[in-house]
Amino acid sequence: MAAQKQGEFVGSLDCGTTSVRFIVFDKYANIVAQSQQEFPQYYPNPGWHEHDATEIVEHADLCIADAIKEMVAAGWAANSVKVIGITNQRETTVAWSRKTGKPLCKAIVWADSRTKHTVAQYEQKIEKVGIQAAPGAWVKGAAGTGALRGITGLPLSTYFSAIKLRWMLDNHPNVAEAHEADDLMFGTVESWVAYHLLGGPEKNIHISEVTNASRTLLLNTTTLKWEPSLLEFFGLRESILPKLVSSSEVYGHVAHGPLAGIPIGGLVGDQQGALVGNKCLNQGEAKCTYGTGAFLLFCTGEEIVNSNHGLLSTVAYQAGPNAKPVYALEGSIAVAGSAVKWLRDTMKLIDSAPQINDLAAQVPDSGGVYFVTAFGGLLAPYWDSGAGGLLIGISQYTTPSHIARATLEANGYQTRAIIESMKLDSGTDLKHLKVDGGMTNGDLAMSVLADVGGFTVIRPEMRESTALGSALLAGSAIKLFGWDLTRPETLAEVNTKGSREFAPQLGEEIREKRWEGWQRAVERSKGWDSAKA
Ligand SMILES: Nc1ncnc2c1ncn2[C@@H]1O[C@H](COP(=O)(O)OP(=O)(O)O)[C@@H](O)[C@H]1O
Ligand SMILES: O=P(O)(O)OC[C@H](O)CO
Repeated sequence: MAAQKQGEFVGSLDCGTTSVRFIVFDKYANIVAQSQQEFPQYYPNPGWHEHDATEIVEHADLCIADAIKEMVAAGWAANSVKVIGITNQRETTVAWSRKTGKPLCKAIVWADSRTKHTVAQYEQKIEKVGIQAAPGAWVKGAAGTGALRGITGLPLSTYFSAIKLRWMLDNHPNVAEAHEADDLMFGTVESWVAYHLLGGPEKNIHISEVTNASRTLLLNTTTLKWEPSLLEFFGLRESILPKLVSSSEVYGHVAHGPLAGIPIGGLVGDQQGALVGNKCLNQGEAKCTYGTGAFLLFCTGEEIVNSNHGLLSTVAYQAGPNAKPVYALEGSIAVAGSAVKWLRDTMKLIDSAPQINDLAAQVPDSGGVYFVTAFGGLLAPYWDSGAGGLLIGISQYTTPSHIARATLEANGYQTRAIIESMKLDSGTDLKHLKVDGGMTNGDLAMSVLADVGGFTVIRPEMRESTALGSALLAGSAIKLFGWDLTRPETLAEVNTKGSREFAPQLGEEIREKRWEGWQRAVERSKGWDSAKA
């Protein structure tokens, strides 16, 4: 056997909603090796979406082993990976036991909407009791909701982790008992995966990274500390919380498998990871990732911009324990690729996700059909947990092709709604949007997005931006290749292979008429499930 070449690479473990992948990058962001594994999704009741947290880490271990095998088969020495980063689906809530290191119940996934009643309960609490905006200063009603937004950047919603954790405590007696006995460890997915890779119950390393923590409703995004008044508000003990860490530092070393002994140097929520991977590091730069859901992040630099138009203020990244945090405005759409998956798995209109593009290409437009994909209510900028999924404008003329097209168009309309809000909040109009994620593999999906949204879509050739973001943060932590996130010029050679642009082709008048149709459809969808709204 020929001698193995010694390489210098960075690995990224991307724990998404539907799959886990491990990618090995070189210094230019060329992919050296990769492996991807889908893992089971559980939908036990309407609106429920769960993961088995153990399956997530099992699939992560498998992906790492497969990718490293591929790298070695390509002639590289096994120790060519110098550091790894982890990026992950955000908000998904895991509760596990300190004693056993095992999950105490299924993880509640970010898109799960079972907690509508918990949200209503805490809305009432803000109304009646109020929230402690500063020591001794209680504010109620709209001022209370405003204070919550001011501290966390978030509204009360089924989307965020504290609400999901509260539901677990109220509905799983074993979780409540562990809470009482100080045996409960709470974490979002990066916290759980890092705990596992860093040695599990033997080492007990319980950390949470700030971009992920900024999605819990428990982090003060200005101080980057857990907020005691919010712990009290949600009835949570401090002992369950992980230690907060930055997005780029050495947290420890991998404890098992082919990467044993390699440092973990980056942790970041996947959407913030994609922002970094797209090198949107300066104020005014934005990207949208179209995976299971779609997430548009607009970098606001070192300033927290509070939204008055339904967007979230979130931590974009913190390039080291002493670095100043960078913030973003975010518009989150719950359903994007998952509607394509629904057409494939449940409605059987297509055999594979890419086929939606072929089916939609058979018609020039949606034939007047609108699909408000409110499978579990609507997130930004509408924030209506009672909105109902709606297909409207159907007639004898409607074919599966029209429905496929309306599904792709729904992305464009929802993206435009977010961009309009961003314009109002930041005063910046986005004429170009960098995109990535599974849905952006379809060329027609991209043309439809540009036409409906009225902006130019820029799609990079190498669009594993989420994984690349965590790789950049990990590399930066040990200054691999001279990378340093605080000096963006050190990343100039990364992912420069080019991109494809999709400019809008549709006339302005038709676009505006259809936009008006979308807005009417959304109005009909809102508040549908009024009992739960
Ligand atoms: N060619 C395609 N056209 C449209 N949608 C696609 C295509 N390929 C994959 N998808 C959709 O993209 C989603 C997967 O994207 P991905 O970025 O891997 O998601 P996640 O990170 O949320 O798990 C799936 O929901 C799938 O339906
Ligand atoms: O797994 P994705 O790519 O759909 O991303 C999920 C988001 O992080 C949820 O907020």
